[in-house]
Amino acid sequence: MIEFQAVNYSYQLKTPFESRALFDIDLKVASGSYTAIIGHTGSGKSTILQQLNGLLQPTSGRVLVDDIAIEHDSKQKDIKPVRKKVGVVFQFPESQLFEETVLKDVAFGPQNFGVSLERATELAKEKLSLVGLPEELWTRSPFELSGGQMRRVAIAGILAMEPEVLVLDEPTAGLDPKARIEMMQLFKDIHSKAGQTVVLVTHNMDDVADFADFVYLLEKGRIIASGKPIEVFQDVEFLNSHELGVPKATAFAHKLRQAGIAFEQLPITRAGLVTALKERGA
Ligand SMILES: Nc1ncnc2c1ncn2[C@@H]1O[C@H](COP(=O)(O)OP(=O)(O)OP(=O)(O)O)[C@@H](O)[C@H]1O
Repeated sequence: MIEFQAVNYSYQLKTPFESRALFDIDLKVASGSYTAIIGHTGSGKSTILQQLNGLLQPTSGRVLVDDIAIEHDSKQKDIKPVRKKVGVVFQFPESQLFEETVLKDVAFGPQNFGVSLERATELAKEKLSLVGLPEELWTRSPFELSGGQMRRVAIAGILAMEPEVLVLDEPTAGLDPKARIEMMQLFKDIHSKAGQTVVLVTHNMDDVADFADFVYLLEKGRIIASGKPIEVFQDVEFLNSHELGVPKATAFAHKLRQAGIAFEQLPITRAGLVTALKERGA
């Protein structure tokens, strides 16, 4: 569905401030997958994310979104359909709320893509229910809501555009632990029940282990590892040497292994750890 083919990207190209952010990125987001992208600050995650929906165009190489190719010289009018296909929830999306009421805010996006007011309102109601925002809040100003509720409104606004791919940039940043768990559960439900393709940009290895089915590890603009989380997280030394770390369950099992307890495969989730220990009769 989305494919990066040898994508390079430089900011401020051909100026004295030119800086290369991506180096020969090959990446795929399969339809129906839950793909994670991890990396430190400055590794290029935001740059990739903005290429996923055509906000930035590759300096060289190309991004394919279904049959639409985005290259350095692609025209804006050819890229526009990509914005509808790939919905991006940027960090702290609540900062972009602006309408008088919650309902109007969520209905704004689809109308912008030519959907009638009536249908856009219908979609807004559907998505506000989906994100679990109580109906009595729909006619309030979004600015009267709590931070967590505002974020749900912003996410409903992206979902109302019915994107084929939902891209989430650190979606739980700044939330308290309870709201964090609820938010991750929401994306899990949208993915598993509605078959929504999800791309999660995160620093959190536990979220990758718990939710993603494929992961790309980024360092200084290059992909240094990729695969299924259960495979990628086996190489604890490699991940530690790149200061990326591993899920808590994996770190714990790795310590046990160093203490002489054999694991055929290191578990990556708490449930996996419990199963592995039970199997050993621990
Ligand atoms: N507008 C810009 N102009 C010049 N260089 C930039 C610009 N935006 C990002 N960069 C540089 O590109 C590289 C990749 O940055 P990017 O923001 O994509 O990383 P990131 O992994 O998303 O970081 P973070 O986790 O902080 O969001 C960094 O070296 C950064 O300094």
